[in-house]
Amino acid sequence: MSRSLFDDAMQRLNTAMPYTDLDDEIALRVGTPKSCLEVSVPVRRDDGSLTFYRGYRVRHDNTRGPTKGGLRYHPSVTLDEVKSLAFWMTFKCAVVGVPFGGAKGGISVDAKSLSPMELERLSRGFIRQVADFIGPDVDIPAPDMYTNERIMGWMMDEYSTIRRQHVPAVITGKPVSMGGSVGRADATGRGAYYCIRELARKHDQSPSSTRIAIQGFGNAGQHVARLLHKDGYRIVAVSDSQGAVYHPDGFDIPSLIRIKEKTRHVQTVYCDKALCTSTAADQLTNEELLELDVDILIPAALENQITSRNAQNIRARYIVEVANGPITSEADAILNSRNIEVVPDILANAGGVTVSYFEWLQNRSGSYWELQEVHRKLQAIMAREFEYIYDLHHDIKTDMRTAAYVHAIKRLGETMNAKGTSSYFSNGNQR
Ligand SMILES: NC(=O)C1=CN([C@@H]2O[C@H](COP(=O)(O)OP(=O)(O)OC[C@H]3O[C@@H](n4cnc5c(N)ncnc54)[C@H](O)[C@@H]3O)[C@@H](O)[C@H]2O)C=CC1
Ligand SMILES: O=C(O)CCC(=O)C(=O)O
Repeated sequence: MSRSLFDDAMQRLNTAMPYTDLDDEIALRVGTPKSCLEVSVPVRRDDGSLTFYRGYRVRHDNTRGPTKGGLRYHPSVTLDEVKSLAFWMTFKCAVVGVPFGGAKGGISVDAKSLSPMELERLSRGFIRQVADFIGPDVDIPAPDMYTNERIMGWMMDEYSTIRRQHVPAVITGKPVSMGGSVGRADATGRGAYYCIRELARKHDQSPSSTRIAIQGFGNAGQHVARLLHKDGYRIVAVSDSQGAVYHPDGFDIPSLIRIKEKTRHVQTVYCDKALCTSTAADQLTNEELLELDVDILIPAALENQITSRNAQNIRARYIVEVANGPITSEADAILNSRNIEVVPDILANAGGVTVSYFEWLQNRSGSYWELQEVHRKLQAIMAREFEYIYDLHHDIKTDMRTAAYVHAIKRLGETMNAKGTSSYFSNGNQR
């Protein structure tokens, strides 16, 4: 029987534990989510019929603060997936040192099949079902795959209606006009971009000689592509759920983003010579994109894209995980043995939750920041944590993912020790 996504996520923590002096009980503590809510959301369709959608919210761990994490709308959303995403949030928040625990939510739905009115009814209906489970000091949702600032705005508005008061800090990633933070929209891609700049510096990799392939051209994928392209990196392949396009000279990313917005598919670029520096692009499958001969591969879509089936065929020198969980633990072992360096999701995509924290702070204080301040603070956090994890992985002679988990679990353990709630004391097995 194949291992669940959650078990696979736990494997990463179990690998990291021996590199700490923490009691093994800590791994047991975070081996089970604090609480899981499963709801059924009735939605009146535009044609008058009624459809029920299954939704979830999982609060994984609140040791370091209120739980935090996005909401995903996708047909493949399951409790196991949401539990895993919530687990990763706990470690991600600890990696960047923001005072939150981890949570995640989702609805099993093909968002593209709903009209805007149906989407609004679903989003408001979901909040009515989970209102007692969330709150600005308890659990704070945000956007993830196939959700966006408009949906976050509806949700904050619904929650405020239920509570009979204005509660902007209950949701982050809202429109700026509703208390959202400037700079949240591109924060995930920007955080990854700062990591890539650090990585390139470590390896003396110049932008113009660096070829990059990006799987997934949504919020996160588009922004990281835009920022890298602006610096002169060559984005030679991108994809969405319909397939990939490849051009050895690299794409003009602003034009590609316009095409994607207009036609909804990157493969429309196939015959459009104006978008490439010379000839038209090649069409590829998503699987082929992953195996391209590039310097940096950026998975920015779904989990489990690089597995024991294709890890042997990956030709990139570096992988920067903008998606959550795109590499399985079995594939990790293969990539490590082939010296392919992976910047792990809990570091690489932490820019989103970091700016969500900034948004929450602004909502709580009622004082709003300039864009430059958001960028400066995000850059400082991403560069600091990248540097720490990079040095740690050399010091303890392991991969960057394990080093990131060691860093995060130490921060969690420190808080547990400070609370004195149980036996989070050193057992002396420092390595
Ligand atoms: N939005 C955020 O702030 C954050 C997002 N992430 C992660 O980044 C990843 C992408 O999220 P977003 O960009 O926000 O979602 P999005 O909904 O804006 O975009 C998703 C993109 O992935 C593509 N896609 C879907 N299925 C695919 C497949 N099978 N193969 C290739 N492409 C496929 C879609 O066509 C779309 O271009 C997810 O793993 C998410 O959890 C992580 C941290 C924060
Ligand atoms: O912005 C947030 O609070 C969470 C973003 C998220 O869901 C993630 O980092 O995977």
